[in-house]
Amino acid sequence: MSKGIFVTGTGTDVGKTFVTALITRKLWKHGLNAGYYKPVLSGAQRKNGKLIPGDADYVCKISGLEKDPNSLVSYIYETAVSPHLASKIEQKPIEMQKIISDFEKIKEGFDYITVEGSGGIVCPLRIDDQTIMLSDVIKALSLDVILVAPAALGTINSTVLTVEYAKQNEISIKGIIFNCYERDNFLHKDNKRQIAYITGIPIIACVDSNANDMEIDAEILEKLYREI
Ligand SMILES: Nc1ncnc2c1ncn2[C@@H]1O[C@H](COP(=O)(O)OP(=O)(O)OP(=O)(O)O)[C@@H](O)[C@H]1O
Ligand SMILES: C[C@H](N)[C@H](N)CCCCCC(=O)O
Ligand SMILES: [Mg+2]
Repeated sequence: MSKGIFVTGTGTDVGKTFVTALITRKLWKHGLNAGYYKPVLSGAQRKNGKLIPGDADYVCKISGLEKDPNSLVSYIYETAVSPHLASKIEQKPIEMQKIISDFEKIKEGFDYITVEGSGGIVCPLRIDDQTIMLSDVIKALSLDVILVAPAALGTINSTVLTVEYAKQNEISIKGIIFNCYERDNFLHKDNKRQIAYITGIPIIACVDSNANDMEIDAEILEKLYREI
């Protein structure tokens, strides 16, 4: 049976793709046949008339995953707005059943799969009589979560709110990864300490700006994929 983890963030552009690529590569180095899946991607660039699934493309390049990036994304929209709005504008509604069946199919080919959300945990995929929030997807795919948070000022509020929302929705966050972490920055160091204290969730890694590797304890990494 394949296992996986859902990578969410405190919001959009916080480095989910950047960090997921490093995690996926780490897992490969650890001897796992690791894959990637992104249910919904909005804000895709168009090249020669075709939409490019940028996040999947990036993860494949960095991790060495040899797959057609298009096969790793269920819904791609050009409009760079929330998926609920992009899907409305482009008249391609998001169906939970398609996400579930694509995920089941894709994960069959891997030992372990990293799944990247869009935006943060409350990102809406559709708002109507069949409303889907990103948290519903996490639950439907039965995945535990890694939360990517910026190390910078403002992160205490957004990280704690995300953790509280996850708790309320019975979603288990296995660890927090701090992105763009400056090791000598007193504020970043304090944010790390206080967030771990307030939430009770471990900060499992800190990723430097422009990092091409992620320091993560082998024991933590193993625990992550063994426990799931
Ligand atoms: N540690 C880092 N060092 C340098 N650049 C970074 C780092 N993390 C993220 N970035 C850059 O910041 C931008 C946003 O990051 P990224 O695309 O990973 O965000 P995201 O959370 O995946 O966004 P989305 O919600 O659109 O999926 C990208 O240009 C990315 O290359
Ligand atoms: C276009 C962007 N880069 C992301 N793909 C989508 C972000 C959705 C955010 C929704 C919200 O929280 O307001
Ligand atoms: Mg991304």
